[in-house]
Amino acid sequence: MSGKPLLIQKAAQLVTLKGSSTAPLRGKAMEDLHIIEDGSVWVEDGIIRSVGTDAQVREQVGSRLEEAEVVDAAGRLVTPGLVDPHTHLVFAGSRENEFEMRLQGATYMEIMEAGGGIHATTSATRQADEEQLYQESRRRLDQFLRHGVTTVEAKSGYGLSLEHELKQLKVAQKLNRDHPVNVVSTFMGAHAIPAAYKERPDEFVEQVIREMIPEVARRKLAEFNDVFCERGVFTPDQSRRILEAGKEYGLAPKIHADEIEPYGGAELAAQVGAVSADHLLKASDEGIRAMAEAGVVAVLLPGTAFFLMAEMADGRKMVDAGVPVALSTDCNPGSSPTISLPLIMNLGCLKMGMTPAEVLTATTINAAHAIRRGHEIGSLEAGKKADLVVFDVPNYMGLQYHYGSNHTRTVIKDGKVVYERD
Ligand SMILES: N=CN[C@@H](CCC(=O)O)C(=O)O
Ligand SMILES: [Zn+2]
Repeated sequence: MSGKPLLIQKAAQLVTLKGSSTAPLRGKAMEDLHIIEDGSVWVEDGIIRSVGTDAQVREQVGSRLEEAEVVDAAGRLVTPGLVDPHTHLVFAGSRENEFEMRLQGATYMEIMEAGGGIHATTSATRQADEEQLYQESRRRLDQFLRHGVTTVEAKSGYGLSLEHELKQLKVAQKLNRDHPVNVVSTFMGAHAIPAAYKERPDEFVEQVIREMIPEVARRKLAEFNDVFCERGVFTPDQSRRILEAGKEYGLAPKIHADEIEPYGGAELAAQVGAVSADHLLKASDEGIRAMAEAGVVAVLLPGTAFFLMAEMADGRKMVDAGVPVALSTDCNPGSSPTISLPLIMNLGCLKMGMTPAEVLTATTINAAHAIRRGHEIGSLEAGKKADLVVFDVPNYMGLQYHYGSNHTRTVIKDGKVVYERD
């Protein structure tokens, strides 16, 4: 890549999160944003070359400034591009009807057990061809970008057969190639037991292990392997087998854990060395301790608890227990139909007791570590990808204080301005 260098200048606050590339931040360190006031970033070939005060960076680049494109942050907040580490981006259709049913008293699991929920989206996704899936998902990705997100993780799991899981993963791969937002793929064939296997779930587990995982790995269509470990879906024992099988094929484990009831998911995450355990509304104290010890990132999804009208995961407790915490939309058509990571941050503060600094760490560097990208994104340091956002607020607290708004003004991806609000 070549082209003009880029200078982002005059940030009232430049949130660098310096020094966090090798491991996610925990405890008190989650509040240390390493802010530079009156900050600038110098970018060449899509990579950050220099970070400092306006005066420092200008002095370093000298006359090269004349050839540069300039983004004037003019007294605004500049942060690393936001990272969403848990989405179900690629799916067809929507489930407004279930939302109405839940408001009338039906539960998420009742709807799923009656053939709706994940099964409904699986039918719609199986019926959709690649082009339709691509277009529907691309529109969502555009929205992510407009909210300051420069990387998303995307799970399969609405195919539930080799053919349709591959279709979803191919769409995610194509989006990653075509769209400015990077898409990191996770295989989630174990998202639900398909209706046809209801009475013989172990046969489906074998299919995931023997057919799907090897083929997904052979085609290099995913980096992670995820399981919905929950009563009525996959047991801890089945989940362990699936995650261990993935490891043999180079797919790093992730897990949907302890969402509806305590089920040993957090403990299992620690035992299998999962990169992240996600949801955790009902995680046990023992499980939280085990995750802290094993360094498993807790990916918390306050939008899901909000939308399911459930009690939030205890983000405050997890941060204080030394678990590295990340936040995510969980964007999906059933339990969290939102693309707004800024809203998720608001909920992290207002409903999980996290501070404005912690939620920013949780959606940048810790989110990057939750998808094994901490070495290249999530903080503003020389050598990292130039993924940045200019927000229309003067300081990091403003993002949470003026809640419910999208403050994104300019998004820079790989050193290029890819979105600018009119
Ligand atoms: N809990 C399991 N999977 C998704 C929801 C999927 C759906 O309802 O379509 C989640 O993470 O919330
Ligand atoms: Zn999910």
